[in-house]
Amino acid sequence: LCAPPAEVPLFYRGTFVHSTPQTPLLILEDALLGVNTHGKVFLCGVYLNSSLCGFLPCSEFFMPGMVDTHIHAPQYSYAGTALDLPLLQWLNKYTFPVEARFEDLKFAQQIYNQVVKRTLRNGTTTACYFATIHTDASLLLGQIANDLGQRALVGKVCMDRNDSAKTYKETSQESQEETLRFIKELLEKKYPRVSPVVTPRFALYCTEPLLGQLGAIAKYNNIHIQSHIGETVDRMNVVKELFPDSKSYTDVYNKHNLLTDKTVMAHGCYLSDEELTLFRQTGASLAHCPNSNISLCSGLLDVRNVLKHKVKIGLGTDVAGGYSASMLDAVRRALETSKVLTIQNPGYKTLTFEEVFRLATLGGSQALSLDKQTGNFEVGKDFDALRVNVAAPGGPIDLIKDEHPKVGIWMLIIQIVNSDDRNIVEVFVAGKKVVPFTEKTQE
Ligand SMILES: O=c1[nH]c(=O)c2nc[nH]c2[nH]1
Ligand SMILES: [Zn+2]
Repeated sequence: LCAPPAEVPLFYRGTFVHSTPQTPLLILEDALLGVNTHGKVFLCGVYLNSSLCGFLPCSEFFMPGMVDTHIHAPQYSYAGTALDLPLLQWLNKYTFPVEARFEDLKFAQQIYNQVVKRTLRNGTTTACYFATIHTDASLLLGQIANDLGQRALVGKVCMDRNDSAKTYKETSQESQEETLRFIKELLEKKYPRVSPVVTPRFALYCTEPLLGQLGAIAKYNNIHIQSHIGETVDRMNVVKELFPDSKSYTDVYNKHNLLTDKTVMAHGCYLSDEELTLFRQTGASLAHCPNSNISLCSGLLDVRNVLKHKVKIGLGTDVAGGYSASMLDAVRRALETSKVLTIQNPGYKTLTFEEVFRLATLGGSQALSLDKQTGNFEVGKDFDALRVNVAAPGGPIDLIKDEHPKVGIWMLIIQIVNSDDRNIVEVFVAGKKVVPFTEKTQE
């Protein structure tokens, strides 16, 4: 349904901003970027001589598409509800009753179409989705992401232990068999950029035998794993009670082969240094979801400490724990969380805008082990990109002209923190323009 790949290589000229492992924000002014017929970057950063070629600095630039490392697609239907309850009560009151409705494929179709479109419009070129326990609806989410052109990891949720919801749980056998069916059927579709992810909801909602089976399935099929960890103090304590033989929450997952270099765990606010070391050793990563952590009053993740431990980390919206499906919101909340930590401890080294920009792009791709494909404009990667117009008509920003060219470009890029979907004028995934939607995808 998306536009076909270009039949000839395409060249884009303008300002490009992206991150590398060495530099959180590289600005390439008046550069040229070439995209081959397979949608891959084959040239980037060849400077033109501006004075000869008449390059006119303008209000636009290209940045890499953003990577949402943790989002619950069905929960988009009740975003905003997580503001007045703590996590467990919120799950019981809203999450389980609504997720149960996704057995109905018509309802699933409507919500999944909306969430994929909304996130694409907001610049999420890659999303790591939790779906629900329903296999067919989860397959539908994969199909919709593929049809609309989003790169996605999709997980059928597994939970064989949930006493608080009689109608929203599965037996261990169902969970295991349906996970296998989900993986098989999704892989058979051969979608180029949509893959399955093994998804135990989190340790408290899964029995140990199921955790073990899911670890084995992920290992055998060499696929991704996602779950939640260390989200609230309460849950840290319950996990200790339920798994007395495990040294830590992280150890519970590790024991069941659920910590690999293809694992992404949401939150991690309350992990010890020892647990972070285990993350580094296994190659597992964290999804920092600041909107959710603040909305549910769960905690404040010390990202600086995570980075110090060399654990891979990206940003997540965690809709609907987080009320916004926009990764630009996640950027703002990550900055704010870091500033709150500095207010509490003036010696704390606040995250810079540049570092958070990297978390939203390259960091996310590393956290999902997709950094060979996406995350920046390195030659050989797919062209996953946003064309940003800071002064988009009708948008939220009035651009102040500055005579000093260096300050000028800096002022432009930093406006990312003030931007919204009106400023994201085009979105590309693997070289294909996926936003604005075409007549077909508009339906
Ligand atoms: O933020 C969260 N959202 C969820 O849906 C969930 N399920 C388990 N733990 C969770 N945390
Ligand atoms: Zn979550």
